[in-house]
Amino acid sequence: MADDLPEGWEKRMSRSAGKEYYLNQHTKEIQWDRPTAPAEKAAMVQCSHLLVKHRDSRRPSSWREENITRSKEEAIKILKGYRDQITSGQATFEELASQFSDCSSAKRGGDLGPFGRGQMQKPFEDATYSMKVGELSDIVDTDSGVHIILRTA
Ligand SMILES: O=C(N[C@H](Cc1nc2ccccc2[nH]1)C(=O)O)c1cc2ccccc2s1
Repeated sequence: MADDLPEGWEKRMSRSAGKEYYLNQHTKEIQWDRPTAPAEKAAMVQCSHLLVKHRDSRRPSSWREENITRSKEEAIKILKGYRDQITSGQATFEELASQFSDCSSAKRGGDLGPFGRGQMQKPFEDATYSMKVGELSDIVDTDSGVHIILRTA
């Protein structure tokens, strides 16, 4: 049918503007102009992270600690301390992630390698895609625990 959109696009209606717009289903980006080509796929990103788990984490156990009982509030306080050490230059992200991250990626200085959309938990993915390369995130909350993220590519 002539109304067909190229692959990967979805037509939406903007109530505030009262007109149609188009959503790229891969990158979640939107545009007013009707697309004439298939939607570009999400770019890959790369980051390192430092995860501090707590007793309400999906899996309250890690290579560091078999049974993690700290509260989420305590985990946030600990993570803020690490973030302050990094921003003040007292320690590097890699040093602290290697020693203290409750993720098995600690062995790689927190590096998770390249990933695309749909691979990591949504709050983590959205935070990483919203950052510039070299940027250090604030505290990001997922079912695994609380994280700080360093975008590396
Ligand atoms: O999910 C992982 N590890 C979990 C903790 C965790 N939960 C996460 C949620 C989002 C991003 C990274 C995360 N790491 C665990 O060890 O309990 C991953 C470990 C590694 C190691 C190397 C590369 C990717 C990954 S993803």
